[in-house]
Amino acid sequence: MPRFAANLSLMFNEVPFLDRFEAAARAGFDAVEFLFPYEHAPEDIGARLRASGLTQALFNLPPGDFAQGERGIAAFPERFDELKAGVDTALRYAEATGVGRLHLMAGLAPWDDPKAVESYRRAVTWTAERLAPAGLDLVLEPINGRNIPGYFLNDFGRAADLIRELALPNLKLQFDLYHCQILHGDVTVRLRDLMPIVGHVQTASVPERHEPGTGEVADFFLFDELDRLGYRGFVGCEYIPAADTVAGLGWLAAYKESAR
Ligand SMILES: O=C(O)C(=O)CO
Repeated sequence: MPRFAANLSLMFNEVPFLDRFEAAARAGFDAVEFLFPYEHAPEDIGARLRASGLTQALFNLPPGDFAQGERGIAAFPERFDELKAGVDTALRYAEATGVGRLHLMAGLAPWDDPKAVESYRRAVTWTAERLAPAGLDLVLEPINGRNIPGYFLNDFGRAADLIRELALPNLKLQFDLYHCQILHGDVTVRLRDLMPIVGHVQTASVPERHEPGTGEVADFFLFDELDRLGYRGFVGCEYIPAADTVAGLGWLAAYKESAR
């Protein structure tokens, strides 16, 4: 059975961020992920993880001004120095949390703008090489244009081509089953094809982005498929609970029961 990580940016919003670690552990998770830790000190995050006995599965590198609508800066050549400083910041949080992988958001830019393409390649290469000595993977995630209109990396094939072409040992794909279904469909075959380069997986129901098992996709089949494909990483639960987080965890109990 895959190892599920609660996404603390979307789940357990009933309590303040730092209290979500304990809430996730109490609900039966042994791993967590979140979008960004940067509003809190690294040592505070590390302390909450240790106190709750949780593993940090993933978080994102600094994305620019998220509150103002930015969704990454890797595609902007003029932001390269800021990106490099952000990587150093993230490394401090990586050390405090023991996380094994970081996600680099691309930004809002046309995918066929040669300047954005060049900037993105340079940022990805530089970041992966900077993370490697710390034993960290860098993951890239294609995101659908309904959730983030105008997002640069909005195609699984393009992401896979870039990862295969750069051939950096710690550069991998973040395969969000939800984004894949919305962008392309044919999720199982794509998983089979891309599994050699997958570094992290995320899940949510389609189309509402709620609890797995409540939408158009057979999510439990995909979880079983991850096992069949030998995936040993985490599956981040990046979904918006339909109501109360804990009350909505029936899907996890049901899946655990079916996987016995
Ligand atoms: O928006 C998403 O799906 C993300 O995972 C951003 O990191």
